[in-house]
Amino acid sequence: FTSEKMADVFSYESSDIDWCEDNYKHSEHVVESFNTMSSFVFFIIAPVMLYLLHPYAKERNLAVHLVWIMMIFVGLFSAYFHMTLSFVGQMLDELSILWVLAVAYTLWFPRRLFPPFIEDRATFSSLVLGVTVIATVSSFIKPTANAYALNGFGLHLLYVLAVEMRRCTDEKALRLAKISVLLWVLAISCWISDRVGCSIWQKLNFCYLHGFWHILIAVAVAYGTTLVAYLDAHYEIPYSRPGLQYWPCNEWAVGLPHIVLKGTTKTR
Ligand SMILES: CCCCCCCC/C=C\CCCCCCCC(=O)N[C@@H](CO)[C@H](O)/C=C/CCCCCCCCCCCCC
Ligand SMILES: [Ca+2]
Ligand SMILES: [Zn+2]
Repeated sequence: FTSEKMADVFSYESSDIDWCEDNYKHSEHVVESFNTMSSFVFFIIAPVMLYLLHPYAKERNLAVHLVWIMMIFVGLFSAYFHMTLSFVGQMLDELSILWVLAVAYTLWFPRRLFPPFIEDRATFSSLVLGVTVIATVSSFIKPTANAYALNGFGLHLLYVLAVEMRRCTDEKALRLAKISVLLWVLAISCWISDRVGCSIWQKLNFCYLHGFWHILIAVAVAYGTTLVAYLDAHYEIPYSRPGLQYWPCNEWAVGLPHIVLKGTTKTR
């Protein structure tokens, strides 16, 4: 009996969620092929970001790399989820996002905005860990609500960013923030539209919005992590004199943003 149940959660379409894209259009083994393929964008961006953030990570804390290493798993689980639409795929996809968010919070949440009863980052990290463990356990109670809860955490992140940017006068950082938020707005519009407007998209014969969300959110997170890392470098390692540049075209500020450290050594 239990082993039957075990097999169930792995089986194709055992998840309650089914995205707008037509199922089994190109293969009987892949439920949603465009959604599966577009999940691989995380594999392309993650190694580039690990490389671009390395000088900052080395100076600040190598744990920074956890974010983009875990994003590789987000991509992997996302591809598995859209390939099978299985319950296990859904949970792996959602829980991996939850844990990346948790790591991002512990690393980068601005000290200034810690709740009053918290004195240092270590205590703050335990608080985030506690909340994340509770969220992980609760995610099994009503799995259909998980994705919305995650977007709620995403909104809180945006709120924190807005509070941070209000006292920022650095033109380059402000520009980066505007582009990140714009990308996020585009991404979330695709996600919501795929969820609630599917009948319209089916009439238009265009059911690929969730796949576009994958691509847009991956780029938004690349911009967002660079911005947050840049602000964090100002507060936590000011002697490194952080600057922002774009690769491949710095003059026009086009491409992937990254941090350059103009003065690296602590002593001196
Ligand atoms: C202020 C920026 C700080 C940077 C830290 C960012 C940490 C982001 C962590 C994870 C985001 C990855 C989201 C990828 C999802 C791809 C998989 C997917 O499509 N899953 C869906 C099912 O297929 C699932 O329904 C998705 C649920 C929604 C997840 C919402 C995540 C919120 C992300 C917030 C990103 C902020 C970007 C900030 C730019 C200003
Ligand atoms: Ca579908
Ligand atoms: Zn997805």
